Amino acid sequence: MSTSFSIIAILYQARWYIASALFASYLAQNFRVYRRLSHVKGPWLAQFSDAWLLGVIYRQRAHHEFYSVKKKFGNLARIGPNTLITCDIDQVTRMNAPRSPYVRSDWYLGFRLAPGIDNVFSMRDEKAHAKRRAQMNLGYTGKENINFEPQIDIHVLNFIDLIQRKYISTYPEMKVMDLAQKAQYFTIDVITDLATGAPFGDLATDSDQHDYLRTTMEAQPAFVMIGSVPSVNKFIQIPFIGKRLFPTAEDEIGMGKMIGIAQEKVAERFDPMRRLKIEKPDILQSFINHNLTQEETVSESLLLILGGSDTTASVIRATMLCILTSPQAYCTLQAEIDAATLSSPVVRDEEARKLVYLQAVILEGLRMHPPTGGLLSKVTPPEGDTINGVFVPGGVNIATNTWALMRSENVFGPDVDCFRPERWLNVSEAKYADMARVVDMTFGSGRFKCLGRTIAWIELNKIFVELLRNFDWAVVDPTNPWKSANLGIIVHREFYVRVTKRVVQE
Ligand code: HEM
Repeated sequence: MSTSFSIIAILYQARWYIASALFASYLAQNFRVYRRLSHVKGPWLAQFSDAWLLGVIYRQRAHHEFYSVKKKFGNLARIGPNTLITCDIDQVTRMNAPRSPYVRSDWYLGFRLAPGIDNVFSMRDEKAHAKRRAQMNLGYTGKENINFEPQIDIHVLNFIDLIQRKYISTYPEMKVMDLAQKAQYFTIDVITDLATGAPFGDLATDSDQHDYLRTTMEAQPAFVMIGSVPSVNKFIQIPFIGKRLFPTAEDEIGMGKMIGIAQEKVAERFDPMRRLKIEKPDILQSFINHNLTQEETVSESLLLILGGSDTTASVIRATMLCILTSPQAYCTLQAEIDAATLSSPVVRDEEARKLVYLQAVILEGLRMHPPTGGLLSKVTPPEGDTINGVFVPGGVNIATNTWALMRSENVFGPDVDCFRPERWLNVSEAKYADMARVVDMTFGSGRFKCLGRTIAWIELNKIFVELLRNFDWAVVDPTNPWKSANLGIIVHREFYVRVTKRVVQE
């Protein structure tokens, strides 16, 4: 018998010992991981395995389940062998603060839009991230003489026009409109316009151009699951493998089509002949002027589209649902809009900022329904940290429980689960500022704060005014108003409404 055969025979005879040894080492390893954080309580299965977290993500209701975890286990709880979740305002502020020793976790890797290529949201190296943010901050905030308003106004008007053309119900004729879909048509048109200067035109055509929304929605659940398992995530980032899984510019529809458009629009800017013709400052040009390479500019313009459409659409839908199901808020807001002297056909951002009740409605909408439902986890520094009086060793993922954070009773009062814009009225300046600071954390905070916040606020300031000054609204089935799913961002579909033309009483 040859040597190799005899080794195989020995291994075969010892197979049960080997299997037992491997299993014992697996248990010992898990026990070690379990022990490290055994002093932090959480759901039983989460102490030993990521299966609990994967189950939560799979059910697409993570924000509700994390809120239940907070109610049961307190502000700091364990949701995975190496993952804790917090809704402590000071802890979240501290993790995200400039010069904090916390870094972004592997979770952010899932936001690479092409294998191996980072964007500002997926970057985990803090030096590189800070540099990229600095290169893009002026473009995003409009501080380089970029005026977002006229571009956004065009799409607000397209939205109004679409409703007037196709969706005004007059009894007995009912023309049901899916507000979930139209809100996203609006935000995608705004953001593709800002990102590439070539709006998709979803509102004008009343259709999902390039099947972008359908295909990204279909792909998102798988990406969210993969993003939550760092080892799988790292595997698909290997270019050879990722190339077969990620969309590419050659695709005719969906994200791939978007990549193609972004590449083309960015290439035009890098073409020395065409470069001279860019007269109007815009975000893309600002990125380029701050030395982003062609590949980086494509990557960032895609992130702009991905980060800027679902989020704002989610807030528009949720706030509209809150308004339509709260008669007092609906009437008070419409009365405030009617009584104010506002520009026409689209309210100006600075005018909307002065509408006290509108601001209360938007802040309350963001509070009730923060759109980001993902972990946003940061990693404790190597020396560990003490959180809420509990020592947490280094290298542990600390996720943010945004839904619970927005329901902090010590900040907002005992009725946190209720949409009540009045909580923002007749309070001291200090109280208002305190509540507003926490709601602003829906946009993240510190060195990771959302770069698109200015743009989102302009959209929000305009859209509710124009939807309520031009139309009256009713939810078609208030007992089952929409279907919602947490896909990292909380998305909705089938939000059917009945829209009628407004008859304003003088
Ligand atoms: C209401 C709407 C929005 C909300 C609630 C929101 C929320 C957030 C949150 C929570 C983060 C991550 C913070 C973290 O990593 O800890 C973020 C990052 C980001 N958002 Fe938004 N966002 C919104 C709209 C937008 C829009 C409209 C754009 C683009 C125009 C945008 C672009 C970005 C970018 C580029 C980042 C990455 C910033 C960085 O990593 O430094 N967002 N956003």
